[in-house]
Amino acid sequence: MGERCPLRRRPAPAGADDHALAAWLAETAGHRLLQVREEGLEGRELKDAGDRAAHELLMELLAEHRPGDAVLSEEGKDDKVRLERDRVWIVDPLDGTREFSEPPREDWAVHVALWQDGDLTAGAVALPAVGRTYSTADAPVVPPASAERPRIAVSRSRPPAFTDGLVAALGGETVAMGSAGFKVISVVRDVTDAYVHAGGQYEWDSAAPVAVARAAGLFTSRIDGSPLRYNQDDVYLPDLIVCRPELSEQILAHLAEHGWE
Ligand SMILES: Nc1ncnc2c1ncn2[C@@H]1O[C@H](COP(=O)(O)O)[C@@H](OP(=O)(O)O)[C@H]1O
Ligand SMILES: [Mg+2]
Repeated sequence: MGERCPLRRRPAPAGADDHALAAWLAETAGHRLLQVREEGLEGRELKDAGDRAAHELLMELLAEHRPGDAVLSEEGKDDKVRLERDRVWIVDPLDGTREFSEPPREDWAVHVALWQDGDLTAGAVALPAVGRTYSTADAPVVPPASAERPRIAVSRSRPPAFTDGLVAALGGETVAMGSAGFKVISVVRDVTDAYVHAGGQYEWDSAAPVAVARAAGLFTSRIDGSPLRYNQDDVYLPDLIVCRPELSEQILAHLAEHGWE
């Protein structure tokens, strides 16, 4: 399962493989974000300080530990050299920026994923305010569902309109929260059973969470059932489904019939 965040920043694990490095990077940036949250800033200033501090730290650490690799970050310029590389780190230094700026909310995350030769191969999602990091270094085990009715995680600030119909069809309930990573990990943690999103998102919002979800044995796809593809020229990746495998058929069938616009 996830690792407890230590109180003090831990040094890079010696000779770390990509999985362990992803976990350490996400945890380390999360530690930095907890410090930024203590600096007395509010609102826009806090959001900007968090985005910037986590991005700069991740860029510095990736340049130190994986100097030959390309990086795609939400907060950086998109260097298209990544399209010619076989190793690309896809990072969202602070996912759920809005919730980060509303302490003591816990629903924000740091995402670090590695794309290699066509697909995601490693990933980590740190939930700094919860004190846990979930990663492919130590694939999480999803507990059996603790609820009888499926719980569907949706965006707190922009829940897609189609989710009411989907939830009614499943006989379930919606659970609103911030951050794409926090919502994906809510499925891993058995806080919810599915996360369904459409209407807008980018590769960095889902890459690391999807890598962890796949390692945990969850179902992941685009909302039309097609595969999620990363390190594309256009990094807009507007929709996804992450769910317990036993729910995927019903969710996809409902959406195919009723649409998601
Ligand atoms: N319609 C949309 N268009 C673009 N990005 C979206 C979006 N809906 C959600 N996102 C992004 O997905 C992440 C989770 O959103 P939400 O909390 O609403 O579920 C946020 O990332 P950031 O916080 O990294 O910007 C948010 O910007
Ligand atoms: Mg994001």
